[in-house]
Amino acid sequence: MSIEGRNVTLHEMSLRDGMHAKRQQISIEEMITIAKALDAAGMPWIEVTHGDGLGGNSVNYGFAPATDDEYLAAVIPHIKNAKVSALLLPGIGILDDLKRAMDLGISGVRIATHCTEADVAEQHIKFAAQTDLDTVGFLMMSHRNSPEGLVEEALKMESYGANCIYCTDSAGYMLPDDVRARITALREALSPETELGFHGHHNLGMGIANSVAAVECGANRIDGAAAGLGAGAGNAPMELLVAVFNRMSVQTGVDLFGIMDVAEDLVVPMMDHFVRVDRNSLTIGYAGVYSSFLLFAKRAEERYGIPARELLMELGKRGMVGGQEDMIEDLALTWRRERRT
Ligand SMILES: C[C@H](O)CC(=O)C(=O)O
Ligand SMILES: [Mn+2]
Repeated sequence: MSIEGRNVTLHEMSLRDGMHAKRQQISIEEMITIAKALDAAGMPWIEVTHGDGLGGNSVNYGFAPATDDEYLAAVIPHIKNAKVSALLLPGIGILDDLKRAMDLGISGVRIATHCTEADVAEQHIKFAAQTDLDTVGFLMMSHRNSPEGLVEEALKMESYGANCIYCTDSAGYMLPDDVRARITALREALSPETELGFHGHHNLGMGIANSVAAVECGANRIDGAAAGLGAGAGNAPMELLVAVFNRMSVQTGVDLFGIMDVAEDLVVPMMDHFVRVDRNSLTIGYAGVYSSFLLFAKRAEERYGIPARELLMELGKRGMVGGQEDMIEDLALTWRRERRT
């Protein structure tokens, strides 16, 4: 299907999902430099927070060198045209975190829940929707729900007031047909005014193809990250998205060479490891595991000698979800004990 002439709003993830790939260690200076360069390249939306959203700074998710308030306060005054969003997972972040982020100048919030648990977002979406914030319902691990099931959850978020619903492929597990089925079902069921978005991870190398499939079926917001800096094998690389959409005559308003340079000159040099499809991130996609489990599994391998790949396969079998990061260490310890005896 031709999507020539469509407008797509791109949303930059390197300063939020990229926090996972950096074990939450992006400095305030790096945030400012990259955000300014993304803004100059014409990026319409930039997300800035801890990888697990507002309030993520914790033993379970890892401490960043600055608080979300400090990141937002440092970055927002430097931004000329882009809008800055924050992610919020109810239970990790609370309404007070959101209120402070609003005072610091965010323009949008994405309220994220597991794909079967939209109910827990009611209070947060209702609150955000009665302000002038762009309010997004972000359904994580969307492959773990059927298209019909996802529609039910999306309808709840829409009824609370979300003006956009995201199908989020947190595990990078989906194939283009999986995306088509879900976005088509959402488009048919939701109000025509409700926008649709897709957030891809590149664990099976499908980040770009899945994003294109989403646009073909009615999504108009797409997430990506410069040089793919994001959890697992990363998000759909933003510079590739812009190049592909340019080739398809889809309007994004982002300067291709500008975003290529952000990726190459600023983001790649900052990487602690090459964010790419390797045996561990590929296993995440194959097993349908939350992408941010990658570095937790690698750390458990280093500490307990249990291959990350085996841990990740087992986490997939057990249907683990975000928030169960501590179970990775638990599983590695159990297996080490069992294997020794
Ligand atoms: C908290 C997660 O990192 C949100 C996200 O980007 C995803 O589920 O994917
Ligand atoms: Mn993600």
